[in-house]
Amino acid sequence: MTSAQLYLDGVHVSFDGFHAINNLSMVLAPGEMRAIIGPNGAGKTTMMDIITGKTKPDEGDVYFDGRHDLTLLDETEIAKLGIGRKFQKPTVFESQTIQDNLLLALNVDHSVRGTLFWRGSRNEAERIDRVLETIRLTDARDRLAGNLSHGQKQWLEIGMLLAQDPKVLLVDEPVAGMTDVETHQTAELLKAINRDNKTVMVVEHDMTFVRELGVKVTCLHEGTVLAEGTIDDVSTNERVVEVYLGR
Ligand SMILES: Nc1ncnc2c1ncn2[C@@H]1O[C@H](COP(=O)(O)OP(=O)(O)OP(=O)(O)O)[C@@H](O)[C@H]1O
Repeated sequence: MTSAQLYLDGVHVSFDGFHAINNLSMVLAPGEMRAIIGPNGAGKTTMMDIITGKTKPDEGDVYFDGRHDLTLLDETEIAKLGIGRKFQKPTVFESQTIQDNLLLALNVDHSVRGTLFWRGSRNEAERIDRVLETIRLTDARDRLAGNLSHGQKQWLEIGMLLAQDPKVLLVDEPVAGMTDVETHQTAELLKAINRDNKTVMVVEHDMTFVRELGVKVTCLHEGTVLAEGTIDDVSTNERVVEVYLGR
């Protein structure tokens, strides 16, 4: 546990008697990227809700960096520890430029108005330049976010997470609705972020994308781990084929 970045052990959550998470245990090492797959209702979103403090487990251990008991912290405290989450739908500020979206993300404690009139310190400007480069939107920095394609909005939102320099990124279905080219570019983007020493947990149904990530895969089913291993191990696992892939 002490060497794990994220450590879940024997976690249970029920909603009105329904066991959404059922003895779930999983360990992510620092700097690891993990893909999470599984049928609808498997508990993928609920697991992210537990890690980010939105949902509290009824039982079980959830630790970050081997020493922070996440079950005792609220969502803001967990975000401040360095766990960032990207939801499925992009929620960028459409009427602001890409650069200002990143500035806003960098200064979450400032008011929107205060941030827009403030041009940022050199350090912060450099960080924004780096993020723009990573998400490949440097040339579009002065464009309004509302004019970006769906894929670019998703990248901008990933950039908004990166601006806060998290240790862990939780990413929910990033390529839903993307073109094949955008899907490929998103795999490249997440790999680059992971190479930059960030731990990444990505939930995704698109198996071509998951294969392209080339990382360990965990398949959830009925709130627990059904299979874990390489994409080849997991995608040929009889139970995984039965409950998920073969449908
Ligand atoms: N707040 C809630 N109240 C009641 N039931 C809930 C609540 N949140 C989740 N559930 C139930 O828990 C189960 C797990 O849901 P969850 O959204 O975590 O699954 P998922 O794997 O993310 O599915 P999907 O792939 O459809 O996003 C589902 O049966 C869902 O209906």
